[in-house]
Amino acid sequence: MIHCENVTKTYNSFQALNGISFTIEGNGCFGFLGRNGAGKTTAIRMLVGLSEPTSGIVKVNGLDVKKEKEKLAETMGYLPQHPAFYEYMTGKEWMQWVGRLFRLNKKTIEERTESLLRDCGIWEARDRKISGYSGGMKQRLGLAQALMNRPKLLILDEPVSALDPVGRHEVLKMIMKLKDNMMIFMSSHILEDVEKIADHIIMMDKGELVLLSSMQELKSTYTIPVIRFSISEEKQSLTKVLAEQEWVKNIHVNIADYTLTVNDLVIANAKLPKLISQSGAMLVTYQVDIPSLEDIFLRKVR
Ligand SMILES: Nc1ncnc2c1ncn2[C@@H]1O[C@H](COP(=O)(O)OP(=O)(O)OP(=O)(O)O)[C@@H](O)[C@H]1O
Repeated sequence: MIHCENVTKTYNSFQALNGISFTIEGNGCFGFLGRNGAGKTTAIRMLVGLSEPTSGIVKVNGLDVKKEKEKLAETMGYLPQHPAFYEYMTGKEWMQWVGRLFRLNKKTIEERTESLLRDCGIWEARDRKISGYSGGMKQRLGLAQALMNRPKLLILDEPVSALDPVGRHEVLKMIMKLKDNMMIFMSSHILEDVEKIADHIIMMDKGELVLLSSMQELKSTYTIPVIRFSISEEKQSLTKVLAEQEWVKNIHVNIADYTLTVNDLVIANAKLPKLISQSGAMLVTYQVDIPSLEDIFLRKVR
């Protein structure tokens, strides 16, 4: 669906993308992450045909974004970071206008307008001018518009950052439903949300691709659980016993404070308290840390 080969983008003398290569396919949600200025919007603008690579190849759904720009829109939906509308139109008029741009027939336009505006929570406000919509409503209208042509690929640039918690929850729920039938390529700074809905992660830093991984792989590679506990007094016998356990990957002891990296949290939680009590030590604190997507992100871009 998306194929980038050695893609660079230079603005005057500044290199915003520095030779990016990746290929992704299949349905599901791809979380596109990176710090401010990492190059996400630059890459997204290229994928949707709004900008051209300085060098390299970008193909979307088999179409070269440089040579086959017009055809791109047929299979793709795009919600920009700051969607713009003809604000004198009502939400319904806007959707109908978008439908006509896609040359859909009148009946299809009517049906899709109603179902999309309902799904996006705009139906009640369909006859109000867009100029009177809140930021969140405009974002949801932008999402409805991006779905008008039933795309195979939906590109969302920061779709939830302008929304309040309720709006965010609703849009995320929609994305969850949609991702079974299309590829969703979504940039976001809200890593907690991405962690909930993404099946794959693509991470950029300083114009370069630093990670492309399925969420599952990412979790098994990076989210190694750590148990921190402290006991009332130092017990060398406990340290020795723990070092012999096959579920303990790594052990760090600072007098009576222990940090264990474990390869099976369930077994560790079942066995560790017993071993501590058998050693005669008294447990003072016990805490399990599982690195979040945010921890992994910070580790990767620092
Ligand atoms: N038209 C432009 N002219 C000059 N420099 C640009 C232009 N567009 C982007 N840049 C620069 O390219 C770099 C990448 O910008 P881009 O907007 O792609 O980052 P981003 O990852 O989307 O950031 P953010 O998360 O803040 O939206 C930044 O340093 C930016 O200043």
